[in-house]
Amino acid sequence: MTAPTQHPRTAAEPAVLIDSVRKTYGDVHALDGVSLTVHRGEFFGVLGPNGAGKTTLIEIVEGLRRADSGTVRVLGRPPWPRNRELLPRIGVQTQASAFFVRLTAAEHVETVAALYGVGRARAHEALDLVGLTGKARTQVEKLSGGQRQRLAIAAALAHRPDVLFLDEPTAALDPQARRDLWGLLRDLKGQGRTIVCTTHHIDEAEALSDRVAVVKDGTVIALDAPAELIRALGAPTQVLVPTGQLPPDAARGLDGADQVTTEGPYTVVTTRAVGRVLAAVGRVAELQEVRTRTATLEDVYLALTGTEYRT
Ligand SMILES: Nc1ncnc2c1ncn2[C@@H]1O[C@H](COP(=O)(O)OP(=O)(O)OP(=O)(O)O)[C@@H](O)[C@H]1O
Repeated sequence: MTAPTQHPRTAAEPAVLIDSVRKTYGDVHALDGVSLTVHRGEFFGVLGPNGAGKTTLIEIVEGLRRADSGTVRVLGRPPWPRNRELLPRIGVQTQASAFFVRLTAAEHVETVAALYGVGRARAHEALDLVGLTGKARTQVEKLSGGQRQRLAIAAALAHRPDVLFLDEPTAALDPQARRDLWGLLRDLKGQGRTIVCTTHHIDEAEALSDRVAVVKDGTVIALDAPAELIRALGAPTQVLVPTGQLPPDAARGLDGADQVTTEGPYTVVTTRAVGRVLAAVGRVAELQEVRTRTATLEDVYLALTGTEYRT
């Protein structure tokens, strides 16, 4: 499949621009002044606890809901009221409930593609891209969960949109199927597509996103590259050494050790001076048996939201 068509008039426009967007449902402030920009070609992750406002935000951007106030532009155009010029340029991953389950995989994508005025050849190209050509003649209801997720992406892609919106694309997939789908999503980004992805899998957001926004109580509480968010957290590093080589009492005397605990067969040294600790550990232990553990985006997420993350 070829890269999305660049439209010269709007090539410099950000993919998505959201400025001071508010939305209430009765007394509930679902969005309380959200502003963010998604750049062209970016993989943008949207994280947040249940009820944070993610779906409301994405549906406003997709043109499915109207904001109470604020400005939204997608590829330079307002998505509301339903913008017919914009529709062919965005792709929305449908949920399983929107499948034509009695059709074959190929017929499903052909049907969705036809709604966009796109022919069979492109539908089959999209099936091929997601690795489902071998299942083209299989009825949708006989596909596995992972195959259905890929089918949903194929249906969203057949008309070659510039911007792709994904909602929990790897929900309920086994680890191998998730990794396979990550590969596909990286390929799509590599072709220049902009991808906006809500997910409850923080490892996924960390692995795939150029930047992530963390939404809580209707506001964006953090927005940056995962590595920057992790750096800003300033979390210590943990150095794990086999207890036989470094007993806890000896570890407490190490230069740079802030805290010492044990975890299974390991002595765990928590430090903000990892270089000094590793140098000291290297004098008493075999370094190839030593592991280090740094903060992840999940640590950042938990620190920011103060919630246990539930999938
Ligand atoms: N149609 C609606 N009518 C009334 N309240 C709504 C409606 N849709 C969402 N809400 C409320 O708005 C807030 C934000 O909901 P939203 O679905 O946008 O959150 P979310 O971050 O997508 O949550 P989840 O992760 O659970 O999908 C919640 O308090 C929710 O109960």
